[in-house]
Amino acid sequence: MSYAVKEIFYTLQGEGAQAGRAAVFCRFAGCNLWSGRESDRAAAVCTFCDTDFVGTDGQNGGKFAGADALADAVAARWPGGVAGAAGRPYVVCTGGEPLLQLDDALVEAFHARGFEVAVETNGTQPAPAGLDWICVSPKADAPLLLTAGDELKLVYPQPLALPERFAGLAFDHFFLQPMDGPERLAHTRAATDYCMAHPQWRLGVQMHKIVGIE
Ligand SMILES: C[S@@+](CC[C@H](N)C(=O)[O-])C[C@H]1O[C@@H](n2cnc3c(N)ncnc32)[C@H](O)[C@@H]1O
Ligand SMILES: Nc1nc2[nH]cc(C(=O)O)c2c(=O)[nH]1
Ligand code: SF4
Ligand SMILES: [Mg+2]
Repeated sequence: MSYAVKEIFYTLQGEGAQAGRAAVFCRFAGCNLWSGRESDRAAAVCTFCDTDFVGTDGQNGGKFAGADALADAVAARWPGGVAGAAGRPYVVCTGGEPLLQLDDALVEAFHARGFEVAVETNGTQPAPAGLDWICVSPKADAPLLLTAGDELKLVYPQPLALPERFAGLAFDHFFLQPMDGPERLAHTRAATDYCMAHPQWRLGVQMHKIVGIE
């Protein structure tokens, strides 16, 4: 299997329960809920995306012929290399929608290099076995297939995806992440109020945007 990757970069996880942890991000190209073209945004299933996932032209991006080639490119971003690393190497597979491409062979290739493997997904696709961390971020107009995982991270507000709809699912952590855009401050206030009224939920701000990293 070959893989189309927009970009690979080393940063800190900025979101959710693992926020602050060093990680290599592997951003796969393409998504099933939006073409990525601005002209299509208003008519897309997911309309609020903050990410460019089109093509393979980002930093360290490209088309990778197989799992070993991609896992090597990811391992090359870990500072000092993955062999004997202090601090468990961590790869976050995102996109676009990573579960359109991430398969058993790639999870195995990451594990063989010592990585813990995380995924950021919209939850509409089945996940390969063996993932170490599954973050599902449901979208109002998309069918939710993945109803269990490590964290559920709901972008808030989505009037047709109220938190109540997801509160009973089998996740260990429940986050509301304020929707970024021109109304970010109002969304942050609303998410704060919701979490204070419903303590099952935690507020998750996008830390990387505050500290100014990727
Ligand atoms: C770009 S998506 C890629 C992974 C996957 N397609 C998904 O939607 O979960 C990564 C994360 O950013 C969140 N996100 C996207 N646009 C956002 C925005 N405008 N404000 C806050 N979070 C956003 C998504 O919900 C998801 O949790
Ligand atoms: N630092 C950082 N943390 C992130 N967590 C989830 C991200 C994503 O785009 O999937 C993201 C991202 O783009 N950057
Ligand atoms: S599902 Fe994820 S990658 Fe796709 S458009 Fe929505 S936020 Fe962006
Ligand atoms: Mg992002």
